[in-house]
Amino acid sequence: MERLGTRLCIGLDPRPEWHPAGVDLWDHCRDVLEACERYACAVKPQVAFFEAQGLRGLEALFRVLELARQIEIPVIIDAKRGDIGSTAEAYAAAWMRGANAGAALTVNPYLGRDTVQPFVDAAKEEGGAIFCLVKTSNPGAGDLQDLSTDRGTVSEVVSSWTTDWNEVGKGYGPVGAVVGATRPVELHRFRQLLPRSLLLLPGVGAQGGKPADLAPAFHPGGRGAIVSASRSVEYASRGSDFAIAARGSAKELREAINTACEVVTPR
Ligand SMILES: O=c1ccn([C@@H]2O[C@H](COP(=O)(O)O)[C@@H](O)[C@H]2O)c(=O)[nH]1
Repeated sequence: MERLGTRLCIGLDPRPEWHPAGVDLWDHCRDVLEACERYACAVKPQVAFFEAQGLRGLEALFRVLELARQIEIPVIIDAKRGDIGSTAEAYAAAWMRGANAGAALTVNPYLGRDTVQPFVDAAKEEGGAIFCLVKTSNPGAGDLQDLSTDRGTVSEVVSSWTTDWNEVGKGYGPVGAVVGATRPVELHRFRQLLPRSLLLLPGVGAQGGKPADLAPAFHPGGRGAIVSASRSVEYASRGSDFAIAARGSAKELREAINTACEVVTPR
């Protein structure tokens, strides 16, 4: 974020049916990532879109991880894993330890606090991070996440776990939080509830979130939040100019986010 002056994360959600003829999953991801790398502080492949293509898709995902390593861009693996503890350990082994580890993994905490612990342990042991779903960007997020409990709403309870996992200390801890960019009025509250968490904000562009509304998610100096955009960058064009269009969209978004959090965009 500091080196490139950007808080933008490029999402890779490849849909081969939107590609120009002859451009496969890997070609598309590679060209988009290479075109946008200087405007992005992270890349977020959504595992579902790779899994949907079977072995070919998984191979493309592993190549994305390898390319990201080469060009030194941190990978947030968006797999939203969550299961009973022993299975969560296997998910953590798959995505946070060893050859296919990213810099961070998204985790679904809604099976309970114990099920997140293996991911927290892996993050602390491996020097990685997780982003725990706190308040998601989808229209029905409040069905469960806004329910009241004797300790606040469900999403506020998850926020308090997240803050506990980060413990007391300086700087950001290894447990970040996903808060939808589609919910600007709630950002200030979550920023306060999650003082040591990096916030990952998906939902800009295709889901209607606007960079100009995201200032409350940031700490002074434009710190503490990453804005993720997938379709609006990767498919800024569905024609053969897709990489150039993706670069243009990433550049514009970087600037709009920097303007919102009052940071000067490097030339
Ligand atoms: O609350 C959430 C959590 C994750 N996502 C993921 O982010 C991208 C959004 O894609 P766009 O094309 O920019 O809308 C996608 O991979 C989701 O699974 C989210 O949207 N909201």
